[in-house]
Amino acid sequence: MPMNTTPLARRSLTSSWTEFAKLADQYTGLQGFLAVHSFSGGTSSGLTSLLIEWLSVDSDKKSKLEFFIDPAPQVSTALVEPYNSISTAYTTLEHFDCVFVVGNKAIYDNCCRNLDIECPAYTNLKYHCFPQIRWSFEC
Ligand SMILES: Nc1nc2c(ncn2[C@@H]2O[C@H](COP(=O)(O)OP(=O)(O)OP(=O)(O)O)[C@@H](O)[C@H]2O)c(=O)[nH]1
Repeated sequence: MPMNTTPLARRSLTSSWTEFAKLADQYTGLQGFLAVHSFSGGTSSGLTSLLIEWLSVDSDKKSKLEFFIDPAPQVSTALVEPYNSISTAYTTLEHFDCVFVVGNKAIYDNCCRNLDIECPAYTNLKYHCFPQIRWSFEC
């Protein structure tokens, strides 16, 4: 674990990791892992980076696929999003085998232009991006 994590973060992440590893151990034919997260939120970028580093040490041979939400100014919530994205990019590119980008700007524009939704909310964006992730695995 990185030196700069606080004792509280260390304790709670270690216990989550233990539960996660126990669950993964129960499957005999486990093929790999799928991470769906935002690239730019503090928790979603930092926590994913940390977990994928642990996962690479623990399950190096299993496939690791990533779907990440690329931030867009239209629906961003924090100024630090570009900074978080750059930090996460280094870790995720190193550890994931295959990365799929879900562009918030593209989904937002699609909602405005093609579906006539004046000011798309997260529910509208979710409705358009999660079925695509699911379908890409069902095909
Ligand atoms: N498409 C889509 N994007 C989302 C949704 N929720 C959040 N986002 C985007 O994800 C990015 C980060 O969102 P946050 O909710 O702040 O992520 P977080 O990991 O909880 O961040 P912290 O609160 O800093 O820990 C922003 O660019 C949001 O626009 C969603 O439901 N759908």
